[in-house]
Amino acid sequence: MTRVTFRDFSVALAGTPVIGDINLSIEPGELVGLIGPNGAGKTTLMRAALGLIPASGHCSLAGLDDRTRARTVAWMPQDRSVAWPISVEALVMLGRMPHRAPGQRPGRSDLEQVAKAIREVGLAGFEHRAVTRLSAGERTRALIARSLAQQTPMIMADEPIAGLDPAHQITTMETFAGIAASGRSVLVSLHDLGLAARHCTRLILVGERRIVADGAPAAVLTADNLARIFHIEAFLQATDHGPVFQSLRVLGP
Ligand SMILES: Nc1ncnc2c1ncn2[C@@H]1O[C@H](COP(=O)(O)OP(=O)(O)OP(=O)(O)O)[C@@H](O)[C@H]1O
Repeated sequence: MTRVTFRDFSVALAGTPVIGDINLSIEPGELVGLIGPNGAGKTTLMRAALGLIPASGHCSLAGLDDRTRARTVAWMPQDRSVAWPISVEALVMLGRMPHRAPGQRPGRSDLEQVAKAIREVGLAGFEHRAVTRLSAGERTRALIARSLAQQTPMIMADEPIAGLDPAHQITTMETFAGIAASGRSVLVSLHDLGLAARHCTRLILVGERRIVADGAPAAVLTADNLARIFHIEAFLQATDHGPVFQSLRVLGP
């Protein structure tokens, strides 16, 4: 299993510092929610962690060669566009590529993993449908399935539940929680603080070009952090049904 470490990690875009001073590790078994307002640097941090954009300092993923990285971490970017009208099954099968030699045909275990991932995202029956003929939410679920089929020690997903209906948001978070419970790790950026509080084992709050808070959801979603970083007042309470979060109002300057 894989522990991901960051040491003095900083990213600048077009010469402007976006996020810096990152010193943390993500451990096997964690479902980590990366939260913060629009433009806080969540996407930038994840892309830099994967070595897709330059950064200074150390991240244990960034130096891996492409094949090793693809066997270590499944990456689901925020951009959901798929250029070619390939089938759902073919798209999800792309997640199995890092596990086969170049030119090798998919084996039984590849087919099983693909079928399982398609079932997990509720797309059974859509296997032969062109991805370009799916709804936006269905396409998102097909891309989640590709990440699941990759069967990596870690999944990193940029707003994977954005645009999903409530049932599929919950099942996706439950799937990620199950992956974490099995000793793998998941890092997801998300704006739904209620689902973040409910399902994530840990939240990392970014703002002010740095990590503002890192810990258990209740310790991160404090009234002070919500006011300072998100400019909102919210209600958060532990209940018999788990934590319940509701944004209440925007705070003035
Ligand atoms: N190619 C680029 N060149 C310069 N600045 C950029 C570039 N891409 C993004 N930025 C800026 O970097 C900052 C961080 O952007 P990023 O996409 O990482 O934010 P985010 O937290 O993922 O936001 P969101 O919640 O809106 O997805 C923003 O201020 C954005 O305007």
